[in-house]
Amino acid sequence: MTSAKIRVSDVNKIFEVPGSRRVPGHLATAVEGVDFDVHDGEFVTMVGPSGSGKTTILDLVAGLTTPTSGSILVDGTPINGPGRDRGVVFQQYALLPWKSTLDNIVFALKAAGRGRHRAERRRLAREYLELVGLKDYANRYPHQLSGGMKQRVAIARSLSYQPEILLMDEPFGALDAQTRELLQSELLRLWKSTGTTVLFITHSVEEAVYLGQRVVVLEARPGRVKAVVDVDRPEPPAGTDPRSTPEFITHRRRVWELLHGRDHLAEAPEDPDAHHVPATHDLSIAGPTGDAHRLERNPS
Ligand SMILES: Nc1ncnc2c1ncn2[C@@H]1O[C@H](COP(=O)(O)OP(=O)(O)OP(=O)(O)O)[C@@H](O)[C@H]1O
Repeated sequence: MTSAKIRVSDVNKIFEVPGSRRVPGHLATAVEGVDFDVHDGEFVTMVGPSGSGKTTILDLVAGLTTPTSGSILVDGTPINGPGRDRGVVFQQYALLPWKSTLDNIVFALKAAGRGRHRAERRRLAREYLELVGLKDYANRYPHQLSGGMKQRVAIARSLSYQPEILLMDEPFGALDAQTRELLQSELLRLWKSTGTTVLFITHSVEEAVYLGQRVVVLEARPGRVKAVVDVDRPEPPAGTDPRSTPEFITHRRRVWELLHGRDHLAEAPEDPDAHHVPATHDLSIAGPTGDAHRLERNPS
């Protein structure tokens, strides 16, 4: 039986926006009445237009900020600030530039109280680097690594805390298409082998559907959960592109329609002209990186 590892219930977050001499300050509701669960060991992705509160929600679950009202429970207990049970991976890698790849991980292991002595921490750090395919880069410094490599180090560092939950805020957003696809499948492999519960934020519909077992779709102003889409897709035959299966295309289209406010077209087929989505439309959302789905601020 699955249980809620993370339970977000009726969460509101209102920020105070300070004024200036000319403009009075005001309150800004970032998210309103947000409800969703992430089950133990589940991989949940979250998409939404810019400003819909994705990062706010992730920060709340990480304990970096507190909700104005509502509750966030981890294993049934209200969270009380950040904790080692929750590792966070941001889009920017936040590695220590003066430490080698290996020492960045050693540093994290020490902070987590893992390893009895330096030699053991170095051995563990090498294991984590091997896990993310970087064992030959142990002595490089962050500025000597590509963006994808830096993000692998950041993921290895987060995993070295052995968190039960991994919170990822657009971790692959700055990477090129090929590296992004590679890291997506590596992340799935790591997730399957560690059993970690993952909440992953992205702008990309493609990425959300590829990675998530469920996709939480947000709407903006204020940010609310519009729908939660189950992504039940069979394993494709070996050698087949998992993004080209009919199931994948159906889920991607459903999430795209929800994001673009066309979900009512799919659900209200009375008007045949209104719900017709041309085939070219599907092709336009089929880019491998999902960049085509990136939503602009203030979409009209
Ligand atoms: N510290 C803050 N003070 C005031 N307003 C904030 C603050 N942080 C976020 N907001 C507002 O809350 C709303 C949600 O912001 P958030 O960054 O969570 O959205 P997002 O979906 O992650 O956006 P993006 O996709 O552009 O990163 C926005 O309107 C933003 O301006």
